[in-house]
Amino acid sequence: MQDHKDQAAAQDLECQPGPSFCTVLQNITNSCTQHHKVENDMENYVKYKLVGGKLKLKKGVVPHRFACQKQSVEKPERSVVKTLKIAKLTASRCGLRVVFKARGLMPPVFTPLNDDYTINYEVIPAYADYLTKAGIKSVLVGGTTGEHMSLNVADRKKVVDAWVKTAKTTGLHIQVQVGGAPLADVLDLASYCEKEGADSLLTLPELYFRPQNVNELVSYVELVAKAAPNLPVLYYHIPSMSKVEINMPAFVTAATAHIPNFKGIKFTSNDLSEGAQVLRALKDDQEIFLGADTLLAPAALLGIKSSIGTTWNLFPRLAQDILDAVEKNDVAKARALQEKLSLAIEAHTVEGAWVPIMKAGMEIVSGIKVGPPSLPQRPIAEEARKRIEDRLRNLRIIN
Ligand SMILES: CC(=O)N[C@@H]([C@@H](O)[C@H](O)[C@H](O)CO)[C@@H](O)CC(=O)C(=O)O
Repeated sequence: MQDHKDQAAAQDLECQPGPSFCTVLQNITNSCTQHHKVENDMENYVKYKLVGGKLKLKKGVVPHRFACQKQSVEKPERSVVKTLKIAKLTASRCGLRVVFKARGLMPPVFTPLNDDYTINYEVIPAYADYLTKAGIKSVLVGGTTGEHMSLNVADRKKVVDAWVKTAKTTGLHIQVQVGGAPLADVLDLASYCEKEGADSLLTLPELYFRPQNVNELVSYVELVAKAAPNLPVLYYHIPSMSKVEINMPAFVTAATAHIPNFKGIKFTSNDLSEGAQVLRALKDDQEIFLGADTLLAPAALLGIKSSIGTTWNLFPRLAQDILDAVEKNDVAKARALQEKLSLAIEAHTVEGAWVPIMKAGMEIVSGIKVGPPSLPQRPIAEEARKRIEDRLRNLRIIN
């Protein structure tokens, strides 16, 4: 620190927020590249700029305050607690404290509706208990399965509230998908989720003025991430619906470099080769969630062990058994279980569109009343529901 003399105990450093300016040093002390000219500090220049690594303050300089900042009249308090608080505040401004721990199976929950298409909030606590008892630790609210693209913002917020409330007793990690609306609403939803206690966010891309390249997509996700800077934010790659077909390994690399709270992607694609490339591009604190239920076993063999799939609502234990078999290198078992799951899915898909058939299947398998799909989608006919039930019985999935 040659430009600034050691002044006093560490203060609330007033640096521009952002990872390019602030650096956490030795875990609890702070520096600022606006003030700290690393080129004038040969030891740090070699370690940080040339070799790569953490900046270390020179001996006797810790903690300190920069000369260009306001002087405090009172003698600064020199307590460890205060120093830690300052480090936390500064790190949070820099986005360095955002941690994302959700892993494994994350069912994208249905939005339960009454027969008149109003939202059936009363069912949500029992739904959360059902998933928790099946070993589920996290859920996605507002995804394709949750049909939030068909709901208004006020209803979306109320559904978020209901799920966040269940987390108080279940401990579920609540991830919320905030995309699929005009940007102003997406940003409003993102900051609402942060304020109301959601645990992480997922966002679709802009769906009308679609991004044409990696930079445009990064800049959209960055806007969402800035609206909820303390939450982990993931990108929802689902080209079959969004029609945004941008190379995901390139996007992940650029997003990681530009967005401090960017923590991974939901990868709804059958292209496991691209998925494996994404996995390689991610850092340890980021995750890829597969969104292709019939490929759970092969994806897990490639190292993609987390997944957001509609059918984890219906068959959470079967899906977990597949992941466990892969973990134990029991390939034959993983394959047999994947076959069973795929047949159970096909028992539905012959009867119509994804969400209507899966809502019917959810009621058959779990007894949770998720009701009809949101308009403009329509429920399947009673005879189709009966056929699904018969097929699941023949597969011995239900009694
Ligand atoms: C379009 C769609 O609903 N995709 C499903 C998958 O579960 C997919 O339907 C399934 O893998 C087809 O086998 C998930 O990706 C759902 C999902 O993540 C979501 O509801 O947001």
